[in-house]
Amino acid sequence: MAQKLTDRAALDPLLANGWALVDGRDALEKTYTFANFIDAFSWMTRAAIVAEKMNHHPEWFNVYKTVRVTLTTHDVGGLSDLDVTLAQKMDKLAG
Ligand SMILES: C[C@H](O)[C@H](O)[C@H]1CNC2=NC(N)=NC(=O)C2=N1
Repeated sequence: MAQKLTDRAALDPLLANGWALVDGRDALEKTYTFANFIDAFSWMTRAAIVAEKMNHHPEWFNVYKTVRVTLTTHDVGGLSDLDVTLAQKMDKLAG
């Protein structure tokens, strides 16, 4: 079971790398922009496999070459260490 994030400093590197806290909700958001739809969907496929392995799933919205991702942990009603880990892995996959 995930634990609510108590060490909020763990968010700082993400906030410096395009992630932002969502207004009115304990969640992180980032919009990735790729070169084209194939690159965006390829990244989503790779991110989906990572998410499934973690049993931790993003909320996301794709339009053409952009993907807007929202991360939060529904089981704890807010951010957990799993969101930080998934955000890091998504950034790494995006290169
Ligand atoms: C039953 C299952 O393990 C849970 O519903 C998992 C699945 N994926 C999840 N993903 C996210 N983002 N938050 C959760 O709380 C969550 N819980």
